[in-house]
Amino acid sequence: MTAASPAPAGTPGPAASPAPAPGARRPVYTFLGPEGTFTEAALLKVPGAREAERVPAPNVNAALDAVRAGTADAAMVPIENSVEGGVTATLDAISTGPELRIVREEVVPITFVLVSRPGTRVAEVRRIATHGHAWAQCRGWAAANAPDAVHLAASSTAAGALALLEDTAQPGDAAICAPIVAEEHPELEVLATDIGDNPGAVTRFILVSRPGALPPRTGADKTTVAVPLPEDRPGALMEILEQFAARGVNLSRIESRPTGQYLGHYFFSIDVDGHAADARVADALAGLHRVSPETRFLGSYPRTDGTVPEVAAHVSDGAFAAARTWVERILGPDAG
Ligand SMILES: O=C(O)C(=O)Cc1ccccc1
Repeated sequence: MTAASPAPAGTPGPAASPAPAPGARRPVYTFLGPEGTFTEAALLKVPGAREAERVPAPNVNAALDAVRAGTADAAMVPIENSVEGGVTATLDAISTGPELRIVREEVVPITFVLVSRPGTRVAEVRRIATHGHAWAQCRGWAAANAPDAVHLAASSTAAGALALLEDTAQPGDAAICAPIVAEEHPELEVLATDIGDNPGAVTRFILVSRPGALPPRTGADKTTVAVPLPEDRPGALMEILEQFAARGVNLSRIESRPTGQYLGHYFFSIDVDGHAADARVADALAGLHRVSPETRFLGSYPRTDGTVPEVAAHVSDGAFAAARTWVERILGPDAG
């Protein structure tokens, strides 16, 4: 891993060209590190990422700031988990500050192992270092098998595991991480495998780059927005939701987050089925901008599951085009 130099202005983002042309600069991807995180596993699923320069970041903010500063072309970060829900560090960081765009998503199945320095027994474990989302998925197992253990927050699963190899580690320390970390570090002993409480748990990750050309519409797309709730307006949330409902746009995720400005000020982080190039989604985005002018468009990108939404005839692209033609005919050629 090397420190990345700023990407030249105007360099096509990784979304635009995952495989660089011969002789072209290799794209630089950063990710929530260190090596061995689930986020790195998500990044390695991106075509071309194995050949690209990959730079681990100590936390989500650092990864996103590297993209903003131009030292990385794109960042892979976790956004939501099927058990624990949204990764608030990511939801907040992409929704504020200089604008970023989601250009791709990856969904990774998650299995956890418990590791320690050799010679520790599970019942002797007193502290378990791991990422908060990993702890949330293993706390039932920990309560049953290591009842005296407390959670020690780590910036990532791999960071928690690698800290066991430092001089600061104490007897009774263990960590929850991905199996690959133990495979790469034989100095760590695996005390238990498959310790997640929810078989089938998955985490969704997003690849984020600077604003540029949108990934093309595939027909199976997702669009993400951050919508501040207009203040002191009864029914404001209903007005926001109406923009989608009236245009037959399905929501696949909605979470409220504090803006951080003052108590009681919220924005909604929302994923919808469809691409900004779909007439019904474009029309809903325009409606959102009217209702909440600080609405932030965070990207349209292909869905990993390839699910194509059913679109009712009255909200198809053709229906919107016909409606526009009808209105234009009413206004006539001289309408200002
Ligand atoms: O810490 C990691 O390995 C991550 O990539 C973040 C995370 C933590 C727990 C579940 C999924 C992703």
